[in-house]
Amino acid sequence: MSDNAIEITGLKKTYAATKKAPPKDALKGIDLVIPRGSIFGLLGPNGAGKSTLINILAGLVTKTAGSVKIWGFDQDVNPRQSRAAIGIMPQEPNLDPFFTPGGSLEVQAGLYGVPRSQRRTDEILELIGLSDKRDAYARSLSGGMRRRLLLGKALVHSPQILVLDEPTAGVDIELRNQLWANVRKLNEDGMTIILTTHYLEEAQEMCDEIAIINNGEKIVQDSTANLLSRLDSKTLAITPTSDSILPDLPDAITGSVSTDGTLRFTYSAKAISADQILHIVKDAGITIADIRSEEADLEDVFLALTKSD
Ligand SMILES: Nc1ncnc2c1ncn2[C@@H]1O[C@H](COP(=O)(O)OP(=O)(O)OP(=O)(O)O)[C@@H](O)[C@H]1O
Repeated sequence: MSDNAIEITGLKKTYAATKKAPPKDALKGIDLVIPRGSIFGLLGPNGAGKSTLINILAGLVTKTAGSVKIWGFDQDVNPRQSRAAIGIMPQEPNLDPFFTPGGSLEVQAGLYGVPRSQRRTDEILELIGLSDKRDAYARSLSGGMRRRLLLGKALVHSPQILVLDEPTAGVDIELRNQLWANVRKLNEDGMTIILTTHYLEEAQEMCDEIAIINNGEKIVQDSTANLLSRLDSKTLAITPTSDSILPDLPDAITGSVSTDGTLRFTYSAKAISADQILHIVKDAGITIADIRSEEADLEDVFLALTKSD
């Protein structure tokens, strides 16, 4: 038995040409392994192919080539088992306005063939904080409640893997925090989580491991910690006691002065030490009121890896 939640090999998707557009290679042969139990981030700029990949996992888009195994089940060989192992929270609320939250969850469970005795409607309503809205019409729910109901619908068949496609786009901070608390709890209970997000700070905070795709190709996959340590550029921010200009700097250091007078020195930790920078600053007669070090974040890594040549 493999230890992976998802194993994707040589995955390709070409959308057929239309009258207006030529054929589009949205995925150009992706290999991707997602370990069980992880919170995994799938990142990439707009149009990179993330939705195509997720829709293939969900069985909504037919792949052109390659193999997809979900919880060890090949999509083409065991379609029923592979579908049962995964729950998808889509980007767009696709709720029937005439169903109540309780009704939506029951119908969804029915679609997945969950026997009545094994349905967890009340437990799921409790988890998503909609117990008191069990019998309210979906059209009367707030945007935030609808999002939570989408999460609930993805959970009715107790999947081992939960996919969240841009779950926090346009969502307020309170709902975002609630959603992440739910997701962490599900992960602690053993569920593998895959998410796409445009908020890199969020990915940095939530994900153990990250893959970045660009133009239909995987450009990197690594633990979040390793990705962050790839960029060894650091910044030393110095607040001088009085207005100061930048001293002359060697090529290995880039300097800037911000409007509040802070001097910033960006450098490669391999090439130069913070101590050397402090010497340069002191030798220029600058006295230091405050000093702090700024590390590269996921945004820097993302930009460095996806910038077009
Ligand atoms: N049904 C379709 N027919 C033709 N081309 C498509 C179709 N769906 C997506 N594409 C194209 O395939 C490429 C990948 O799109 P996809 O939606 O998978 O990207 P994405 O990474 O999810 O982007 P976003 O973050 O904007 O949602 C894009 O160039 C897109 O225009």
